[in-house]
Amino acid sequence: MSRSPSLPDRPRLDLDPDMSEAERLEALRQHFTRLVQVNDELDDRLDRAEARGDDLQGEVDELKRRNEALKTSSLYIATVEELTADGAVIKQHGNNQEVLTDVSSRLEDELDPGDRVAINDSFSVQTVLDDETDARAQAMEVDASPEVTYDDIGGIDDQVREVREAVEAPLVNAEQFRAVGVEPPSGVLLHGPPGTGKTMLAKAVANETDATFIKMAGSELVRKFIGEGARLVRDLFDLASEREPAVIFIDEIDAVAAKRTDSKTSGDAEVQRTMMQLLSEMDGFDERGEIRIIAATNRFDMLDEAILRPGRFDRLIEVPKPAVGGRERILDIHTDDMTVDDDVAFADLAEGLDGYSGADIAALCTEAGMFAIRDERTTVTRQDFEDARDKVEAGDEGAVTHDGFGAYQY
Ligand SMILES: Nc1ncnc2c1ncn2[C@@H]1O[C@H](COP(=O)(O)OP(=O)(O)OP(=O)(O)O)[C@@H](O)[C@H]1O
Repeated sequence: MSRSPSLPDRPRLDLDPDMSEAERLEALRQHFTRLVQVNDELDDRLDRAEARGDDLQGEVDELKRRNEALKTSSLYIATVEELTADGAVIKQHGNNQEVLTDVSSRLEDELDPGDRVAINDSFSVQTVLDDETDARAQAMEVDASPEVTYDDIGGIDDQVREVREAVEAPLVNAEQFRAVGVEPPSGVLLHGPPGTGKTMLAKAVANETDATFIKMAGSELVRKFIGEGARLVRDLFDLASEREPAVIFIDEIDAVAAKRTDSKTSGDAEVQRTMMQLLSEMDGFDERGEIRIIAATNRFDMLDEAILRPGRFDRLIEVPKPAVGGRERILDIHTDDMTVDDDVAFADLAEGLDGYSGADIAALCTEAGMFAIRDERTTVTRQDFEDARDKVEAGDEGAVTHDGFGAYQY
């Protein structure tokens, strides 16, 4: 920036006592003329300074506007790979594009290789993101020792057996599988209506095998920043490696693995990238140690066949709503800690609960208990169960998933 020239010297008036009147008058006139010149020059400078002030204010306004735009526009996620004298080498998540970008002096000291950053359309680093463990913690549920056991699950004994064979046996008898040369299934896909015990099953396997249970909802994987879904998938598998033996449970897998549609929105592309990352993690599964992967969906019909190929989710287990015997068992399980009157016959009750899922039956039992509590009784009666059933069935549609109520058709 050019420096402003120094101010003009203040004109001086030198009057000699020996001057004649005429000479004094002439000196005063010249002084006056210089004063007017200096004044004009200063006026001129003031005008220019004001114009420059206006220019600068314009620049400030423009920067403020751009700043606002940056704050409100979407940002992409990238990881800092290297810091060089020419700037930072960053790799954008999702498309893995590597870019060398300038780093503003504001962020220079904050940035380290490995940091996750948010970048704008011009790849300029806007902010350094929090530690990734935060993102992991938000998106994943990690339970070092879940408490659900196989005995807590009613009405789906065949499915429990199949899951044990496919998931538990390879974890417990890894050596034997290797010795015999049998490849255990890579991934198990549980499919069936909501509330039938799919999550319980995955938790019970983790419990029985002393494995860490790591749950991620498919909807979480697609709701994050662009590029974040694929990253979360990597994090998910990395975390499982750190914690092995581990059971990875991906709920609502249809959110990431739905059939391709014709629409080409960036959201779809993002979901595709997340699915590709998931598939590539599963394809590299052999090198992984004691990690088993279970996914679940209520929308089997929507799944992209790519995820069902051998080596991926190649063991499909349907988890249906319980039949009458199963419903009776689930009633037993969920009233285990309740004091139930002798007049309650679970076999009869179960007959009338056609179409109820395990979750519906659990809700029914709680509701029956609430009727007893409202009446200040300690024993739950047959009438309480009937009232509970009326309430559940008359209650908000959709809350009950049994036939004729929920929108779900399986
Ligand atoms: N087969 C079952 N036996 C006993 N309880 C069950 C059974 N199925 C569901 N429940 C009850 O319903 C609750 C929800 O079940 P769970 O989360 O396992 O269902 P889900 O099939 O994973 O459902 P969603 O598809 O909605 O995720 C359980 O915590 C349990 O109380």
